[in-house]
Amino acid sequence: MSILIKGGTVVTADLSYRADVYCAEGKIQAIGENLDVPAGCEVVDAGDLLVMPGGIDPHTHMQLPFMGTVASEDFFTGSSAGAAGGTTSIIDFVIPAPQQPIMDAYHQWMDWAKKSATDYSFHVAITWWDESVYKDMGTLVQEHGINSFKHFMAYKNAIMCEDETLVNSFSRCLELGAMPTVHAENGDLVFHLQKKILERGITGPEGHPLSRPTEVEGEAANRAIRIAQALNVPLYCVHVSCEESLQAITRARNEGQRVYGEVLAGHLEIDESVYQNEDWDYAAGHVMSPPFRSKKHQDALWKGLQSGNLQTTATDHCCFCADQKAMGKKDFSMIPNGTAGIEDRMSVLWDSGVASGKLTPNEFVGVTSTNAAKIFNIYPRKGSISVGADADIVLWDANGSRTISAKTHHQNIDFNIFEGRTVKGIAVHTLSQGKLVWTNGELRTVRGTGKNIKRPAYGSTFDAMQKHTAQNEPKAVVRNK
Ligand SMILES: NC(=O)NCCC(=O)O
Ligand SMILES: [Zn+2]
Ligand SMILES: [Zn+2]
Repeated sequence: MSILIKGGTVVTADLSYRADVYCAEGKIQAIGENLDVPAGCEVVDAGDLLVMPGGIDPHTHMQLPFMGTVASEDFFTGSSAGAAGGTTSIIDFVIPAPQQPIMDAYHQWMDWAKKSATDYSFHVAITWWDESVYKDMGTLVQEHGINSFKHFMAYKNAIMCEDETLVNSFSRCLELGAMPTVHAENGDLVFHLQKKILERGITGPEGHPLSRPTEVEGEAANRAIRIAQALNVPLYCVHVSCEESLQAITRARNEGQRVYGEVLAGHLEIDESVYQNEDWDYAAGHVMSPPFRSKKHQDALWKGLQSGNLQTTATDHCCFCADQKAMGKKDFSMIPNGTAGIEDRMSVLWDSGVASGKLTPNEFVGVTSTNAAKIFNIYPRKGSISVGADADIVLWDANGSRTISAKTHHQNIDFNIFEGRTVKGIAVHTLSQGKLVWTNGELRTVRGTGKNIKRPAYGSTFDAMQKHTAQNEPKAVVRNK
């Protein structure tokens, strides 16, 4: 099975140029003009289209058991919806219940992910601590290709990490050459504010953002960053939603610390007014953590992406339908937290980012695939158009448009936070492992064809940090008496 992508403009994070791309055996085999291809090779006309690396969504939660229910999107439906929007890889999360052996949780998630139609990988959450967790982190890195661990600083009495666990786990990450990541919100503060707001008689979804103001996020982001600094380990902050945490990241980066930030398409594009809507289902449909913020924060996030202080974009795709959201009808703190977006991230970011001139097409590739591939050490296998790379490619029509709606989307959820928005920039064809999985509006994904992507430890960040540490090793003072 081979495919020639003919006549397009290749767009990578560095360059744009006219070339044909020949794919066979799941890989890019040749790039250039007048390529020699075997007879019978399928030809896809890419005239007027951009040929870009398929999107990598580094933050999804397919079929996550969470807050008393299970996310409605599974690995097959979710990866298929991603393909329809030009995303060809996800990094999802293994989230062990407190005291659950980490390896049991890992095998459970791996089994669920077998049905994925496109490639996938996992961050593993550290939700509790003992010697077995220390050991299992080693097994995951050395035997299973896991190179990142997630720490929830929120969700008290469930999966929240205390500072002691952060310190233990970040130190272990350093030993293993793995990237620690954080969901930065002060869970004790959220818990306290939820109680206060409920006591005031505010029980609807408008209580959700009131219980999670930006200080809650800024404090936690700064704390995690300073812990990482003291331990000399890099840090990746997921779903940065406000100026305070962006400032903490920016400050640290200006001081030479290796801190990375991810922003969600939803946080860039949706504002907090959604929680004031009189329709309960509509307001609850937007309940996710951290919540959507004001325009001031949205503007700051766009600038963070433009300046490079935020490097990646994601969705935190975590689907709950109206009947699931209704679990919190009497108490906003019981509304399952999560919103969808895997199908729309690329189009929304093109429309708001590239079509408006905030990002160049090359920067768009950086923030939708290449930077995530580099940070999580799967570059250039993923996130690049280069010979030898996986043939995960999107053929993009910069001028095509579509109107987003839950009635027509492929995501397994009855709600869309971008409902009614017409976006410019659409995926016309998506290739996963060199096969067309989305073509001219037809979804051709096949259950179970996605592969688990093993991610080696010790990305280049660690190399640089180790050299720096070795040169600045503290020494005991030699005294004569
Ligand atoms: N974000 C969210 O509201 N739900 C999924 C879990 C998480 O990432 O915090
Ligand atoms: Zn989170
Ligand atoms: Zn998440």
